[in-house]
Amino acid sequence: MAHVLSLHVFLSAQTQKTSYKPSKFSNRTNKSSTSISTAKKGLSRPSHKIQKLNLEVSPHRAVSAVRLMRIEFGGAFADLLNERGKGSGDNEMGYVERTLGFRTRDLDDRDLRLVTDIVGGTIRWRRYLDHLIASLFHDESVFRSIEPLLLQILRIGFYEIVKLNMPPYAVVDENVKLAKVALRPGAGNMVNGILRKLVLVKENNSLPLPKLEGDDRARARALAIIYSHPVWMVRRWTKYIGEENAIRLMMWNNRDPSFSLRANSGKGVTRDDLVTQLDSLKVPHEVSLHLNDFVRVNIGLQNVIRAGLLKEGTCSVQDESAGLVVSVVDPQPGDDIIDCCAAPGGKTLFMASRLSGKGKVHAIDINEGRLRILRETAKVQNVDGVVATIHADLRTFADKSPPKSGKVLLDAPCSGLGVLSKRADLRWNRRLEDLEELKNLQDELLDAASTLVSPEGVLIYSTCSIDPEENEDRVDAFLGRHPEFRIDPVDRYVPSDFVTERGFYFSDPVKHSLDGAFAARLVRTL
Ligand SMILES: C[S@@+](CC[C@H](N)C(=O)[O-])C[C@H]1O[C@@H](n2cnc3c(N)ncnc32)[C@H](O)[C@@H]1O
Repeated sequence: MAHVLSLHVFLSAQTQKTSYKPSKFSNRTNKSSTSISTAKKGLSRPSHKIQKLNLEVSPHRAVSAVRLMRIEFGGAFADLLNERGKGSGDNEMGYVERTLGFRTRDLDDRDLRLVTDIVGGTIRWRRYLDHLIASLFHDESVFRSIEPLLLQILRIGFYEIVKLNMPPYAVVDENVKLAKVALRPGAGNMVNGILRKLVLVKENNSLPLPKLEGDDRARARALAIIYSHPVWMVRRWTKYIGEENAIRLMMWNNRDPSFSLRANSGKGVTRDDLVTQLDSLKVPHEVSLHLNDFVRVNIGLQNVIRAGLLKEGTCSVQDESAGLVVSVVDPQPGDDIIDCCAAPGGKTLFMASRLSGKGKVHAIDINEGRLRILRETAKVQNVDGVVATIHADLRTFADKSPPKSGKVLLDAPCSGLGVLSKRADLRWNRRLEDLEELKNLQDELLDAASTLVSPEGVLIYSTCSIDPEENEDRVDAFLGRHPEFRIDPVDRYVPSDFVTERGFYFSDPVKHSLDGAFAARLVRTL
């Protein structure tokens, strides 16, 4: 099997990112900008480039505004962990310079934390903030025609005043300054007028929010503004879990996310070792109640990154909900496991670490770039000896005299509706139509994965979605097409709190304070 699996089927990798070209936002000069040269001996910047340094604009606001532009128009992800993991204060300032025409002073730790909070929060609360902004303009058509950068500056100001409760007049002054320098004096005047109006309505407790009344549609529209989600999501959740639970879910999605770390046993690191390191870095943590290798971290992740614990492979960032999917697979030393949609490798690498150097995880994915990341991480985590990657479309791969395995994991592409608290921008990028396409793909991939399962072997179907149409319904449709499979309840593999009535694994964001995830064990009987 190893021979067949090591054949690489090359297909063109999917590239979805659009490129973001900073546009000119009119007037780029101002009195407070100073020309400096950054070309010092030994610095990596190659050219003697003259840059404008603006010491008046607050760096975190300039960086936040530009990052928001990149996320909304440039295809950048609001994956704050990645952004910051690159330790990229310098990169960020490069974007600021190219977009706004000046640099600010460098970001310190406090600035970096503020950028994370402001960018994540402004994205999550976008619909709510836009409703407030539009309501405070006399004429809504003015709101509709606001230039993109000015809108980001207004959103930042509104978020700081309404959600972060920052001192309002300082917020007004700072954002006015940014609008004047980055755009033009008139833009600053407009920011001044609108933000001052907001301060007044907030002080009078009269923020213009919609009333929760009327028929289902009207209530969904109001909830979508109040809790800042797309209307279609509100309607869907209200249908499946009721209005009260839908509100709880939206409140969860709007919270700052927490992260879990997995001690890399592949490198001989135990959870106790990791806990000792976190203690010495003064990062508050709690050990996981569900998984032996995991530790939860709510704040201080930046310290972990800066100390190099991820880079050197001591630990990885992995949500416990994903770790529990691996528990459902139940990897044992000596197993030959096929991971059908493996990249970037979160589950592959955890499974590999469970093999204790014996056996193999065959990691298939259609995206070569993501597979490369998987290979590099496997080396860092010292599990590359038990991981083999295969670049292929699973459907084509499975068509050609497929190898068989006793454990096949299909962690399918899905809507990601279970991870909206971590992926702040995802709610705005998903459309209802995407679900239909994804469901078809999930069915095709399930059919393909099933051909890789040996008799008595098990197929584990998982998603990071909380939507029944991507979860239970896909399993039911599959069982309808494949009577040779039956459900194997997961109660032997995960704590009972995560086991549904039908024997599936389900982590509920609100109930378990984890990302949402689903997994089913399906045993081949013939
Ligand atoms: C949910 S992600 C997998 C996450 C991964 N299991 C982990 O834990 O890090 C889904 C993956 O499916 C891959 N994929 C999508 N369509 C595919 C196909 N037809 N064949 C193989 N892989 C595919 C995507 O490239 C993506 O990496």
